[in-house]
Amino acid sequence: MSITTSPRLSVQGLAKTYRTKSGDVPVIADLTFDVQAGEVACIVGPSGIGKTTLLKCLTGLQPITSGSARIDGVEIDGPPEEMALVFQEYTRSLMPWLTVAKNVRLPLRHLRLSTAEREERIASALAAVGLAGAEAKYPWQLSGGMQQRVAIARAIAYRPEVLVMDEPFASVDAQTRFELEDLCLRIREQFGMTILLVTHDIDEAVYLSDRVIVLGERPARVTEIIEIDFGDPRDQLETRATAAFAELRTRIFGLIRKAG
Ligand SMILES: Nc1ncnc2c1ncn2[C@@H]1O[C@H](COP(=O)(O)OP(=O)(O)OP(=O)(O)O)[C@@H](O)[C@H]1O
Repeated sequence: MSITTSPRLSVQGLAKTYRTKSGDVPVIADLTFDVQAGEVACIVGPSGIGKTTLLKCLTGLQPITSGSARIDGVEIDGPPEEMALVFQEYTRSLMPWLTVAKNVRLPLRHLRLSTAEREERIASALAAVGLAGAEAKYPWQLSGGMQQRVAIARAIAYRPEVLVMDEPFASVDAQTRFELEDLCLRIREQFGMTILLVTHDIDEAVYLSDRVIVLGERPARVTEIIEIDFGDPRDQLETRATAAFAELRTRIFGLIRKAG
C-alpha cells in the first residue's frame, strides 16, 4: 500500500495584482510549488520580483488575486493560525517597552494555555534560541543578533506549523548570520517546523534549503525549483566548501542573473 502525504503548503497558480489609484500593478503572474512538512524552502529572485508580496499573500496580509494557497489542504483566506512570521526589521517587530519574556508571551495571549504551559513555552523557546536567563531584559539592552533571536523565540513559542521568514538575517553581521542560520536548522529539528524563508543571499539559500524556489520574469513566475540534498547536520565550513555547494550556487546565481 502506498501512502501519499499532502504537502504542508501548496501554492497553485497564485497570481497577485495590486489595485492602485494609478492603475493595476501585476506583480505575480503564476506561481505553483509545494513545501513538504518539515522542509526548509527558500524563495530567491531578483530585487523587486515579488518575494515579499508572495509572503504577504501566504500570511493573509494581502488577498490573492487568483489561484490558491493551502496549508494542509485548507485554503488561506486570512492570517492562518498555523503560521508565524519573522521580519528582517527586529527593531520594529519587538515592543521596546516590554521585557524579553513579555515580548515572547504576546502572541500566546490568543491561545488557550494554562499559565504553566505558557511559561514553559516561553522558557523552552528562549532556551532554544540561546537566551535562557534574558527574560527580564529589554530589547534595547540586547545586540541586534540577540533581538532577532527574541523575535524567533516569539515565533516558535507560538508553535506554528509553518514559520515564515522575510530576509530574517539581512540586518546582522556575517558571524551572527551563520549562527542564526544554524539556529534555524536546529529549530526545524527540535520543533519539526516547516520553514519558508525569503533571502537575497544565494549561499544562505543553498546552505539552509531542502528546496530553493527561484522566481523570475515580471510579473513573476517560478523559473526553477531546485532540490538540495546535503542531509543533516550541515556545517558552515565543510558544507560550503563542497563542490556540490559551489555548483548549486553558480547555477542559482545564473538563473537569477538571467531573470533580473
Ligand atoms: N502595496 C503595493 N501597491 C502597489 N505596488 C506594490 C505594493 N507593494 C509592493 N508593490 C510593488 O510590487 C513589486 C514587488 O515588490 P516586493 O517587495 O514584493 O518585491 P521583492 O522581491 O520582495 O523585493 P526586494 O527583493 O527588493 O525585497 C514592486 O514593484 C513593488 O513596487
